[in-house]
Amino acid sequence: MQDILDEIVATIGASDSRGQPANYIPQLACIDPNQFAITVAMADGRVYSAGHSNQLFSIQSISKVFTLTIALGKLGDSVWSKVGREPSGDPFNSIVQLEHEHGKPRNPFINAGAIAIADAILMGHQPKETLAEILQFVRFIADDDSVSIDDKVAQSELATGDRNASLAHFMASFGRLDNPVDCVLGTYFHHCSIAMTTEQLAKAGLFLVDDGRNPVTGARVVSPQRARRINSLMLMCGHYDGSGEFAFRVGLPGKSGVGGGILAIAPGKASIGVWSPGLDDVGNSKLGTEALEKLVEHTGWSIFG
Ligand SMILES: NC(=O)CC[C@H](N)C(=O)O
Repeated sequence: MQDILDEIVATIGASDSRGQPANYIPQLACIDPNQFAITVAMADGRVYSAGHSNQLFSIQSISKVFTLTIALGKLGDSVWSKVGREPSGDPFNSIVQLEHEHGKPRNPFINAGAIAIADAILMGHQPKETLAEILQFVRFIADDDSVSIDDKVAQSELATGDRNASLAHFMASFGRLDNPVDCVLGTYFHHCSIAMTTEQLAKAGLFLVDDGRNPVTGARVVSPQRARRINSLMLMCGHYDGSGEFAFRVGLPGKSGVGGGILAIAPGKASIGVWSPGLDDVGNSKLGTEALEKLVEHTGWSIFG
């Protein structure tokens, strides 16, 4: 495995066609695009990394896997009265479907859906309390107490978050939010601003590798049925309007973020964190996707055989 990762770093990680870092969040726009990291956390506890795997990056929408997991824990199946579970086929920050579908987002991973999930887990609490709970959960699943929120990124999103504010107000106009829009957005922007390394991220995904239980720590996080369902949502919706392309090329449940990270799950085998800040046209890590494609080619880990 180490040889495979070293080769991926030497070839894909050195590519000069890297895509562009997200430019609508100023704090992300200034990240050096020449960085690349990959970590494979195996179900048996072995961890392999290559590249800048100790560099913290903004996990952005990857955090939506964690907030969905928390929401399912708190609300159970009534989460599905708040968000759907169909691919949107639209960009992550699109507003068009919301009007036709009466303010109910297609799935929990597009921005509107994740804002609805942030509202669901707030349950009348202050954003600070809910964020502490989210952070505690991520630290628990990653088995790492150092995971934190990058406040500069959160402030940068807040300052330029007109589109997300529009989505939230639009949903509120349909009576779909239970908490004040400002509290919901504050929670959303901050959980998107959690900073992690690929190693922390890969470890955090381990519970989705082994039927909802972290195979290394032995901690049960969710039931096997719930883990399967989260993986299915990642496969169908984790890369927005690039989800079909990702399934076609990589064949694993995956969740991307505009910080350039991707968490991918090879059920029964490994959790993979990859990061390269340059994005493709739909906002998914360009080299991250290429690296996963290569990894799956070498390992045969595609869920489609
Ligand atoms: N795709 C993403 O990672 C988007 C998340 C980002 N925080 C936003 O709201 O735009």
